[in-house]
Amino acid sequence: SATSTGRKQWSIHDFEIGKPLGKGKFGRVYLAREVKSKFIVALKIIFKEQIEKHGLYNQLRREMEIQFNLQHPNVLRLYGWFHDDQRIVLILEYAHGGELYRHLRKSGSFSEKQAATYIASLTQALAYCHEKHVIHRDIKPENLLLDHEGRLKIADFGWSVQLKSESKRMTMCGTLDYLAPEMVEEKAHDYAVDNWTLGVLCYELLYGVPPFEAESQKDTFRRIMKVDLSFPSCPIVSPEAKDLISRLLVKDSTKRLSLKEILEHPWVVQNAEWSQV
Ligand SMILES: CC(=O)N[C@H]1CCN(c2c(Cl)cnc3[nH]c(-c4cn(C)nc4C)nc23)C1
Repeated sequence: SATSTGRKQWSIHDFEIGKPLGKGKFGRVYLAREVKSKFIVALKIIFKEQIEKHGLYNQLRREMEIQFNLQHPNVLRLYGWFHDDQRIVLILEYAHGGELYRHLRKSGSFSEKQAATYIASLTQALAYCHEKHVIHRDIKPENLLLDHEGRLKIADFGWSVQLKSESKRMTMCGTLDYLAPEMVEEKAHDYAVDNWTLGVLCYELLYGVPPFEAESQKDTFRRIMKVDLSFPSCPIVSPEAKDLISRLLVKDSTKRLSLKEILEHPWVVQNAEWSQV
């Protein structure tokens, strides 16, 4: 039944539920098929008592509003949602290729062309998000999916924020390896955190491990705060790639390359498969 806004009112009966795909932050994600159109989607099923118990209702609402309004080829679509008395269900785009993370673990590290293509896609997606005043803040391989053509999709806006005014946001989030110095210090931060995480991701795509990995959390924090960056001699990585990484992993957030400068960087221009971006 269509609501007054003309948007279709979905219900669980419109879908055949398939295999579990994995766990998102608030609930489980299942492969599903819309009965009439046979369109394949991912359904993220979230239990209301989970959300209420952790007081995450506003965060979930924000995640849904943000993702519903973001429409970009490299951002996983939120097509709609519905709820019953126990559950909230998000109807998400299904990424056939699964998590970038698994492909990275399987191959160890990516070629410079592959890594540059992912970085270019992600940079364009982030530029789009920033235009809409959205900071993702949780860019890590686990939240990046691939579609059937191998095109990158940012998923899971669980920690993203919509900057209402230009005020800065103060909340802890994300795994440690990807935290920017200003987040480690829980200082006010802004869009530039996503630029830092692009540097961390680029390093991990090329070397297979994040740049500030350490035995303990404390040591990881210390390495981040010192920007203790070193490039292993293996695998061989071009000086241009190292140059880009070094211009992103800069402590002073105002000195990091901007998203536009990343897209114009020689390494990205020479290596990204722009057809894939
Ligand atoms: C952070 C997060 O939401 N992680 C995952 C859970 C499944 N989910 C998916 C979402 Cl939200 C969308 N599409 C997906 N495709 C897959 C997937 C495909 N293969 C072959 N293997 C997997 C896994 N997973 C998803 C996102």
